[in-house]
Amino acid sequence: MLLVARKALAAVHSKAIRLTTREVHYLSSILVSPPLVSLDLPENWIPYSDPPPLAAFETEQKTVVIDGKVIAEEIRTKIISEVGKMKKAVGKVPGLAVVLVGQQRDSQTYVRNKIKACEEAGIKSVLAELPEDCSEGHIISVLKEFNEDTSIHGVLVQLPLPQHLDESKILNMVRLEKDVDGFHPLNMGNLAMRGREPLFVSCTPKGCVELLIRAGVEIAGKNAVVIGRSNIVGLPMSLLLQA
Ligand SMILES: Nc1nc2c(c(=O)[nH]1)N[C@@H](CN(C=O)c1ccc(C(=O)N[C@@H](CCC(=O)O)C(=O)O)cc1)CN2
Repeated sequence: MLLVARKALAAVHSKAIRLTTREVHYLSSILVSPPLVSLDLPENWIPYSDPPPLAAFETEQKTVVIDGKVIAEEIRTKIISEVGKMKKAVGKVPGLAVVLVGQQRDSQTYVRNKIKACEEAGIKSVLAELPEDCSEGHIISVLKEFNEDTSIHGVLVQLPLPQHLDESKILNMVRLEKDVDGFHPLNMGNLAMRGREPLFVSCTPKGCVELLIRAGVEIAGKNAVVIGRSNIVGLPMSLLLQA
């Protein structure tokens, strides 16, 4: 992700901004990229405050390497605290279900990291590991269960899927309100349309925008080059940069 962010940063800004530690801390205390609509959180649950004004950081222009690890740590700390507050306030924690089909090493690693991140944040996670040769019907029945489970708020199907499976058909089965990857056509479509807001946006491009904003990069009005046009990164990245 750091590499993608670096590429994006280099592309949108020939010179970037060096922030003081105080400014970085100020920017990092909250999630600053555009908010996503909350789902079934009670009215008294206010996860984040207003984003900080960026104008204050636009004067000094120098090249800077964004430290994604530091920012990620700060966001994780904030999430741990928010989940803790939620548990105390309403006795519930968010729940994520992950569907992993087959034995691809990379996918196993990504999924393991997602589950570990959930554990560290106090988020419930459930992993459905299905065999490489499983049928579409089997995956769909697992997804239907997760769609109905009220303790599960987010469902993701780790990609790529084995070739014999129809990826679009399977991704369409994830309930819109639980589509944390933002791969459902309605979430993608709403991202592409002016004046509409998707419930979720694919995490890698969303993370890149978060890093850019936290680094004080004013995205509006800049020219950007996005290399690649995958549904997971390139396409949503280009749409987010136009927003
Ligand atoms: N259901 C999903 N499947 C897949 C996704 C996804 O977002 N949802 N993305 C990839 C796999 N993946 C996460 O699951 C993932 C892979 C790589 C990166 C990334 O940022 N890579 C950086 C390098 C990061 C580093 O090593 O420091 C890069 O390529 O520059 C993010 C997410 C496919 N499947």
